[in-house]
Amino acid sequence: MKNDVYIALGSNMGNRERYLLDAIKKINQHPSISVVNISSIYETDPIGFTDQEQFLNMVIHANTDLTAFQLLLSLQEIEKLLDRKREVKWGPRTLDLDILLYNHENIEAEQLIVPHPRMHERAFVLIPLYELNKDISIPTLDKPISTIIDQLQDKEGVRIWKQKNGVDVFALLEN
Ligand SMILES: Nc1ncnc2c1ncn2[C@@H]1O[C@H](COP(=O)(O)OP(=O)(O)OP(=O)(O)O)[C@@H](O)[C@H]1O
Ligand SMILES: Nc1nc2c(c(=O)[nH]1)N=C(CO)CN2
Repeated sequence: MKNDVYIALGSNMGNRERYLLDAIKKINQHPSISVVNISSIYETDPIGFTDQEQFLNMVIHANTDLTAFQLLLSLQEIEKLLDRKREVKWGPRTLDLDILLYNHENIEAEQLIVPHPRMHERAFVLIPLYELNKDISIPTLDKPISTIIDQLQDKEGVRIWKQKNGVDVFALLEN
């Protein structure tokens, strides 16, 4: 599968870990998407709309034969299957799936912007992304990811919650 993508996952309603793991399973079951690696799971203070429960956040690395737009539609289907309703902007959700990076492409369409336009200001995205790839370059940014993370105010709000065991990427997905 020829395209290299990073996807951010977040949940702050119901069984948060179950939603994240079910989402990864469903992503990997798609015939045109293959999950390559997953980060640890982090518990994070809510950003934006702050009067809501803590989030669990993580990032996955995948390969796909889908275009970025097809990938967005597939991820939205999975959000729907996992109880996602669109209500309050930046409010509570069972599952949020965002495309962070699609190869090194810059995409600016009405329904899809890649790199994700708010990723560079979100420690809950950059810290798990850095865990997966310390040398990753973000097309719209001229600084190394480590420098951007160092400068973020909200990084204390991101705490490791379940460390990835490092051996088997899919061990977390077995139950
Ligand atoms: N890179 C991207 N990944 C996912 N959705 C995107 C992206 N760029 C634009 N969108 C659009 O954003 C719309 C709103 O998404 P959503 O409701 O998940 O926003 P949000 O999660 O509340 O906010 P945020 O985008 O700040 O995380 C989607 O319908 C989608 O068309
Ligand atoms: N900590 C945290 N805060 C958020 C998150 C999220 O995933 N984690 N998602 C939001 C809407 O996309 C708004 N605020």
